[in-house]
Amino acid sequence: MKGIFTALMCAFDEQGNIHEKGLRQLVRHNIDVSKVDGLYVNGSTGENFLISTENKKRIFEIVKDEAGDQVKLIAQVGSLNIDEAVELAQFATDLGYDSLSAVTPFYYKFDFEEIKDYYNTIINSVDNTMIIYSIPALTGVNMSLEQFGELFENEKIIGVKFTAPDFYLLERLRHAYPEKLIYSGFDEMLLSAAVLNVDGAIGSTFNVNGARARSIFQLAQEGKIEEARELQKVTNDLISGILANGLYQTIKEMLKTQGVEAGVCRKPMKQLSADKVKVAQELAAKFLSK
Ligand SMILES: CC(=O)N[C@H](C=O)[C@@H](O)[C@H](O)[C@H](O)CO
Ligand SMILES: CC(=O)C(=O)O
Repeated sequence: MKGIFTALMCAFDEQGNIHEKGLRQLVRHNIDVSKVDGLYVNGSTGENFLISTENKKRIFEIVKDEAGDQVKLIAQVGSLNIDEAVELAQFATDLGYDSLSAVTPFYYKFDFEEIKDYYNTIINSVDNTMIIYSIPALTGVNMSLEQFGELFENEKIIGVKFTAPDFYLLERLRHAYPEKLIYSGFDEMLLSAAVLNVDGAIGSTFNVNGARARSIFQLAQEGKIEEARELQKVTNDLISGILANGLYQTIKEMLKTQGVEAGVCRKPMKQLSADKVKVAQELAAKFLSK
């Protein structure tokens, strides 16, 4: 379960329905072209919080059907509706997903006891493992070293997807829980996290930049920091361009230049203007090989 995991996008058509052919192409592109180690399905990047339970299940099915056992698969099942989270956890487990993940419950200001109960409720309902998805900038949930430790007491909770710029906490976690899996979540900080010996990374930009991300991670593990830094610089020139133009929309437009029918983002996300589509195409021409 170590290495580079793409936070998989989902292709949607103009009506907001799943574009199955495009989703299958996305899976193939990540496996065959970017050669990533795994896919993180129905995360933020998959627009998970914008879609129905039925669509979430359909995406889990299509991705498993297309990927088979070629790469590791993590199913993000977190939801404010805990019954939905449990239902999805069972569904993905039955399909053969290698692990589950759940975002910390957000919007209401849940206290730690409630967060702990949420994780234990989901994971104790299925025969699978769980990776905590911590992304404080979007959820408002900041957990301490001790609180991560309390969650990790459940042996089925095997790791965390750490999407935060707090390298002090990351180092403390790495040191305190050497046996747990820690995945870096901010692609623009991949090298810095790799230097702290994380086990892998899960990111949205790997949909287009997976090969470079793999190299950064591998070079860092080999101690070739100078080379890794050069690649992180190129990567961050790309990511700066993507973030300035609209994160998920721009990645989808870039994928289209690679022959992947990535579709559009679902409302309330907006569609790119013609000018921005052009910017995305220019980024692809500059940073992606044909
Ligand atoms: C909210 C979101 O998409 N986060 C991703 C992973 O956690 C990242 O891969 C970022 O998209 C990426 O690092 C760009 O900031
Ligand atoms: C990692 C990320 O972007 C996701 O949750 O999909």
